[in-house]
Amino acid sequence: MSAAARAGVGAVEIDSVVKVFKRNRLAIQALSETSVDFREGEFVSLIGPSGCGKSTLLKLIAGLDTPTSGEVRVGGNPVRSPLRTASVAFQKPTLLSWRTVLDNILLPVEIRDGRPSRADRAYAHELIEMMGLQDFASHYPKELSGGMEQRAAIARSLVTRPELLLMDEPFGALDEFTREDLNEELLKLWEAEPKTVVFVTHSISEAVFLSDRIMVMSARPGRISDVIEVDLPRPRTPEIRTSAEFNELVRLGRISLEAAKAEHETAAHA
Ligand SMILES: Nc1ncnc2c1ncn2[C@@H]1O[C@H](COP(=O)(O)OP(=O)(O)OP(=O)(O)O)[C@@H](O)[C@H]1O
Repeated sequence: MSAAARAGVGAVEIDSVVKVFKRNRLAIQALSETSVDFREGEFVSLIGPSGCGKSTLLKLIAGLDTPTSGEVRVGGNPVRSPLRTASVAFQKPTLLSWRTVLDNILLPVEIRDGRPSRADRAYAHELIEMMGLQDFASHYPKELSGGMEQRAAIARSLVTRPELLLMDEPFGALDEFTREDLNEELLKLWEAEPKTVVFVTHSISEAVFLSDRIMVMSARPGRISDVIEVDLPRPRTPEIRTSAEFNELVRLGRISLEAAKAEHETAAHA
């Protein structure tokens, strides 16, 4: 059996990874030695204080940067260049202003294959429908609200059916109601076609609502300081946010995040 088949194509292994950025003579250690595995098809959130290395970890997984030491493996294979099987969604939707919603969504397919097939176009329309953008497929980005732009960007990140979806605070710039709506839509899409998702957020309640596990990172140099298992039943509906179990997990997340920050403050004063 190949390494990929053993690990599952979307499984992520972070093996003793350290990341140090060097600028002029200054060295900034973003990640201290970090080892963690994400299972295939799992929804994992990363939370932690600002600057603790969440985006850095995401970029290392995507192959957009390389570790200073250690190794990242996806599907059992070492990541040495940008992963073709992964898709990355950022906080800014970065749609191309001169392309319609449909053509923006199809762009990754064009980059991959040159020309979208009939099946690709059908899938893009399906995603547009699932994202509630059916009346806007031929509109341009400037005609959309912020939430609609982000919906289009999520559809774009899914159109190639990636094994691994890496999301860096995709809903961070949206108001709370739009964010909650998009959380629900993202879960529906993930439940319809499960894939490994690594989701960076500053919102503990968003992490609880979405995730199977929440990785809490300590302040820079970051490492995984705590793992919270979210054993809430799926499919999750908006009502779950008012349950005692949900709110207990949010409370635990807060305590863990405070502990992660305090750990750094203690170290800084030692
Ligand atoms: N290309 C780079 N060159 C130099 N330093 C960098 C680079 N990228 C990140 N860093 C530094 O590494 C540390 C971790 O940054 P990173 O963006 O991963 O943190 P983060 O946890 O995602 O932060 P935030 O929550 O504020 O978005 C920071 O101190 C940052 O300044």
